[in-house]
Amino acid sequence: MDITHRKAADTSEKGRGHPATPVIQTRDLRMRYGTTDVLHGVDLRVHPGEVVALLGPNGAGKTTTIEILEGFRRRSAGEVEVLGADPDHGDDAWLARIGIVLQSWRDHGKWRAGELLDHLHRFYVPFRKPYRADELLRMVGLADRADAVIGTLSGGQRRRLDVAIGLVGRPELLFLDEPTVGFDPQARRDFHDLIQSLSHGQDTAILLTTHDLDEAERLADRIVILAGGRIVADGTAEELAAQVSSESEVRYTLDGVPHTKSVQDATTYVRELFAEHGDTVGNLQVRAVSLEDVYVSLVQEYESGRRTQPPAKLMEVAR
Ligand SMILES: Nc1ncnc2c1ncn2[C@@H]1O[C@H](COP(=O)(O)OP(=O)(O)OP(=O)(O)O)[C@@H](O)[C@H]1O
Repeated sequence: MDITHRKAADTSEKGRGHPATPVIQTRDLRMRYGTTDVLHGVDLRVHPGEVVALLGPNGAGKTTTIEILEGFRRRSAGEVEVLGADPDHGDDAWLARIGIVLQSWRDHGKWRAGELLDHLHRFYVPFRKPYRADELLRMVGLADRADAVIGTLSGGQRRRLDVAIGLVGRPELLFLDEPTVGFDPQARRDFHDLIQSLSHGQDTAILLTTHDLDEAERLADRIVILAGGRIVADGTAEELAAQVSSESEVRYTLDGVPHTKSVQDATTYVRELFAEHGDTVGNLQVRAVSLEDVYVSLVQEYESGRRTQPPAKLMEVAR
């Protein structure tokens, strides 16, 4: 995974300096279960059309954060605004503007896939122009499964149906909690295309959690890393990489003998390498620091106590 292969630069207007009102805004969000604090003051902003990936180790507080934003869970303290309202007091009209794809499957096992989507369609009609069941099933690659009893769908097909359920009301804001768990590679690719069309074509803001760093890198305009209930990094993948290392790794052979070199400027190094050694250079590979390298490094910094919050520059943006 090479962070030089990123989303197109047209996403740069989203997020930073975005003039529009954020669709999600939290300030000093805190959560305590019993006597255990799991969120320690989370400041998060998401803007219209922005895709933000919330990453972090197991138990970091990602699902808790998302559930608070969805209005499923009451926070212990702090300010939260989602689509202009406090999620604790969101009404049906507010809820209809939000799409939710939960981590756990909600059991409608005896329903048929198309029937369930038709049923949900009716909830949205007073508020929005929802997708029809057939449109949704086509979007998630289940066009031929409309009459299938949900209990008979495979795990990956159920997950696709979960995604369809989240999209029924053409949401302005979509929450995706580990959306592609169980997807086969083609389904994953189709899903990524779908998310990109929602974000670019319809200005849907998306907050997703995932443990798939390749997915985060491919889809997200901005990456937020949560560790131990705190945001420890917030920025584009390039910005996060720059905090960890500005070096690339160049691998090659000279007369068949392997060499590896870490360099600041790979282009200049490679140019000079060929000028000096010409055709004897073989098997050239240039690898920038990967998001996985960045993630592991930032989380390790946090766990060793060297990092407790994102750099000041990024904190300013969140205010
Ligand atoms: N209902 C609950 N009651 C008590 N503790 C909870 C509850 N839900 C979550 N927790 C605890 O809160 C912490 C954060 O959990 P959360 O599910 O938000 O993490 P996560 O980042 O989504 O993890 P994962 O990557 O494993 O899904 C964990 O320590 C978890 O055990």
